[in-house]
Amino acid sequence: MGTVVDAPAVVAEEVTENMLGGKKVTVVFVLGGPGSGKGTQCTNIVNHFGFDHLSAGDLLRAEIKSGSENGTMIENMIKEGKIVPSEVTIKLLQDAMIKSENDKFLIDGFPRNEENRAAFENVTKISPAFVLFFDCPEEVMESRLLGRNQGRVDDNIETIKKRFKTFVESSLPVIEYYDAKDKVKKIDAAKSITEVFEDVKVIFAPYSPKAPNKYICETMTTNP
Ligand SMILES: Nc1ncnc2c1ncn2[C@@H]1O[C@H](COP(=O)(O)OP(=O)(O)O)[C@@H](O)[C@H]1O
Ligand SMILES: Nc1ccn([C@@H]2O[C@H](COP(=O)(O)OP(=O)(O)O)[C@@H](O)[C@H]2O)c(=O)n1
Ligand SMILES: [Mg+2]
Repeated sequence: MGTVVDAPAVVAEEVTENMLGGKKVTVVFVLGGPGSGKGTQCTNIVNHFGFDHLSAGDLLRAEIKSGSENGTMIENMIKEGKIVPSEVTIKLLQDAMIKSENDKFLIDGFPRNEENRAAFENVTKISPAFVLFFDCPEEVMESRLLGRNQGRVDDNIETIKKRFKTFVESSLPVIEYYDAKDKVKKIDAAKSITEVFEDVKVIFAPYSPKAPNKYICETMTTNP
């Protein structure tokens, strides 16, 4: 008769440490349709919880501006609401994480399709602590995008419709993939910016708030 071995208390995936360039990192994927408020709330999270914010879209737009050899291809994909090949986006994200002195990252707008997800996992071996999902009706997102006024080539109604189609067809399955692993924290993103952040704060409560400003600490000790 074979020896009965107790099942391990913790599954392998949970004990995997996310190492990158010699440091242990925490990654949160921030997902949601175009205009759901990902960037807006990431700014709030950075200010309150000391994460670094890496927006895949911002990194791709910076790559276009830098005159990179991939610039024209990236610009055409963005204008069409299509998803840029993973190798390009992953390299930008990886470089940014290695360059950063931080070890906690909000990765905004990535992974946007199955290819993004699988390639990131294979290349970096990093799995997210959780996925923050901003759930928002299309009509709300559409009116926000049309009012965004950042001069983006993709904030026009024709491209917006294509982006919504890409989101439903390619990005929602990624959210479903993580949901099946119980990793998705869903937020009602149709509420006001302040109300949405109240819900976000509850989710990030386990992460220590940013250390107080050094100047304020010194002032407090020298001027009681
Ligand atoms: N909860 C909200 N209510 C109203 N407007 C919002 C809200 N969140 C973001 N916005 C606005 O909607 C637009 C899109 O927000 P943004 O954070 O850029 O979304 P995303 O990164 O998901 O595309 C911006 O003009 C932003 O100021
Ligand atoms: N992982 C990603 C993220 C963005 N992108 C491209 O960049 C565009 C803008 O992304 P974004 O995240 O800045 O857009 P929003 O959802 O913030 O409005 C997308 O529509 C894609 O064309 C991509 O190809 N791959
Ligand atoms: Mg954004």
